[in-house]
Amino acid sequence: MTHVIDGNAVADRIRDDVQNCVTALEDEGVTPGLATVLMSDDPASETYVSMKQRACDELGIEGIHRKLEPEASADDLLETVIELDGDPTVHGILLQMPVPDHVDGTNALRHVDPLKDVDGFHPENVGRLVAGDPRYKPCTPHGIQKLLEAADVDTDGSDVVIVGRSEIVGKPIANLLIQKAPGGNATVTVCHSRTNALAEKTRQADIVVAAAGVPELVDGSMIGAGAVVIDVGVNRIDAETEKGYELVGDVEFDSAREKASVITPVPGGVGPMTIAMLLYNTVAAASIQTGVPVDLP
Ligand SMILES: NC(=O)C1=CN([C@@H]2O[C@H](COP(=O)(O)OP(=O)(O)OC[C@H]3O[C@@H](n4cnc5c(N)ncnc54)[C@H](OP(=O)(O)O)[C@@H]3O)[C@@H](O)[C@H]2O)C=CC1
Ligand SMILES: Nc1nc(=O)c2c([nH]1)NC[C@@H]1CN(c3ccc(C(=O)N[C@@H](CCC(=O)O)C(=O)O)cc3)C=[N+]21
Repeated sequence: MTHVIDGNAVADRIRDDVQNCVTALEDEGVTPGLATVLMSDDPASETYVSMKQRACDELGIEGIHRKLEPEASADDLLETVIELDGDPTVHGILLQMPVPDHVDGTNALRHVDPLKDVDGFHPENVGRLVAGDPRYKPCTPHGIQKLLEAADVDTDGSDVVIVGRSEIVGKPIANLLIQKAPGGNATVTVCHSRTNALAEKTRQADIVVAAAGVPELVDGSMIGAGAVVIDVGVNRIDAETEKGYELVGDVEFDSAREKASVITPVPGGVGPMTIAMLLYNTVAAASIQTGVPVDLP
C-alpha cells in the first residue's frame, strides 16, 4: 500500500511546537513579528501571502503586511524593506517572489538583514547552509525534510533526483539533502530544462523531488518501483470549479502513486509545510534577536 503523506497533519504538529515557543517568548515580553511584502497582483501570490498572515494570527505572531503596486519602483521596494529592517518589532521579513521584471529581486533580498531573512534567501544564509552551518533553513526544503522524517524515510545513502534548480526550491533542497547531518547524507542529482534523458534519471532514484512548475511533468513511467515521490509543484489549472481553477502538482498523482511507496499529494502535501516552517523560522528569528531561548525540534 502506498503511503500518502498528510502534510496538513505534520504541519499541525510543527505549529504546536511553534505555539509553545510563542508562549515562551510572550512570557519574556516578546511578541514575534513577521512582515510580508507583496509586489504583485497575481491572485495565487495574494492567496499565499494571506495564508501566511492568517497563520501568524492563529499563533499569536504579529503579522505586518506591506502591499506595493506592481508598477511601483525598485526604490519604493527598497524603502519598504529598509523601513521594516529598522523596525525592532519585526523579527522576520518575507519578500514574496516573484517580483515584477523591472525590479531586481536579488538586490532587494540583499537589503534584508540576514537575521531577519526567515526565507533563508540572503547570500549569507545561503552560504551558511552550503558551508554546513545553517541559520534559517529555507522553508520548503526544511518542510520536505520534516515530511520525510515523519514518514520514516531515511535519506542517508539514498539516491535523490530533484527536478528543478531554482534559488527558492531546487538548489536549497539539494544543499540540504547533501548535508553531512541527520536528514541529509543523500546522493543528489539536480535536473533542469537542459537535462538529457530526465526519465532515465528519475527512474533510478530512491527519492524524486518534483519542483519544475510544469503540471504533471513527472508521471508513473518516470518513477521506479517503491520510490518516494515529493511533489512541490502547485499549479493553478483552469477548471469548472467554484474558484474557476484546480490545483495540480508537478507529478501525475494517480500513475505515480501506482509505483511509489510514499507520495505527497497536492494540495495538502508540501504547501502546508512551507507555511509551518516559515512560522518556525520566525520564532527562531525572534529568539536570536532578543536572546530569549526557545525550544525548537
Ligand atoms: N509547495 C510549496 O510550498 C512551493 C511550491 N512551489 C511550486 O514549485 C514549482 C517550482 O517552483 P520554482 O522553483 O519557484 O519554479 P521556477 O520556474 O523558478 O524553476 C523551475 C525549475 O524547473 C526546471 N524545469 C522547467 N521545466 C522543466 C522540464 N520540462 N524538465 C526539467 N526541468 C524543468 C527549470 O529549469 P531551468 O533552470 O533550466 O529553467 C527550473 O530550474 C512551482 O509549481 C511552484 O508553484 C514553489 C515554492 C514553494
Ligand atoms: N519569498 C517567498 N517565499 C516563499 O515561500 C514563496 C514565495 N516567495 N513565492 C511563492 C512560493 C509558493 N509558496 C507556497 C506556499 C504555500 C502553499 C500552500 O500552502 N499550498 C496549499 C494550497 C493553497 C491553495 O489552496 O491555493 C497546499 O498545497 O495544500 C503553496 C505555495 C511559497 N512560496
